[in-house]
Amino acid sequence: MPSLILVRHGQSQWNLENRFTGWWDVDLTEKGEAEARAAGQLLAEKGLLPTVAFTSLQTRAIRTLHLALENCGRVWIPETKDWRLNERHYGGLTGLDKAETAAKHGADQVKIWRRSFDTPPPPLADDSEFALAHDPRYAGIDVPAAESLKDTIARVLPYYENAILPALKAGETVIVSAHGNSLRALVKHLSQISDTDILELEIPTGQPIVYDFDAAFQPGERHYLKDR
Ligand SMILES: O=C(O)[C@@H](CO)OP(=O)(O)O
Repeated sequence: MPSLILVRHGQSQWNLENRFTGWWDVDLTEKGEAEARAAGQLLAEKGLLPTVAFTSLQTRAIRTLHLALENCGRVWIPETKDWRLNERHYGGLTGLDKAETAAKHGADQVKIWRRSFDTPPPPLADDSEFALAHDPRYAGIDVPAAESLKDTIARVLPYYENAILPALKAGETVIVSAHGNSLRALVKHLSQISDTDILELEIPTGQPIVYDFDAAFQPGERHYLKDR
């Protein structure tokens, strides 16, 4: 039966610095690279070898995918990159220090911005140093000014239905290397988590999550590959 493997990228430079990241393109730290390699080694150890891969347009997820695939002998599988798997856009919070922002606006407000279902962060100004409208990778794409989790779901889910699910239906072992909130969007759907409960869901870096699908292509319980 087909399996879906979800991996959040390893620690990024701004995870380490505790800064709001979103669509800003930061690389992995050395620890993040090690986490990605370990994810690949775990796939090899458990004999769960991906046959097709999907990732975002962001370096940290792409490099996590590549390091993981190198470490399970699968660099050769087909891979598709799509902006719909990008991290949720952090709007005007992009680049700010999370602790300083909590000190300024209160921890409760920051939790709402970080984890609520439908409250987007404040929008990013067009002239911000973090604006991406002219980044060639987003040519032809309407880059959002900010996204809530609900907005993120609105682009992740159709991509899942139109690109990822067909691969699962074709019997592939699919790996998706993406981000904390684009994966929260997917897990919310696959594990049928309510709009309220999703507030508490955290996805750890570099830790493969697996869904095995049944004959009707319904996902089973999600589990961490390390626990299997
Ligand atoms: O900064 C971000 O883009 C995300 C993921 O690292 O952070 P958060 O945990 O606030 O969703």
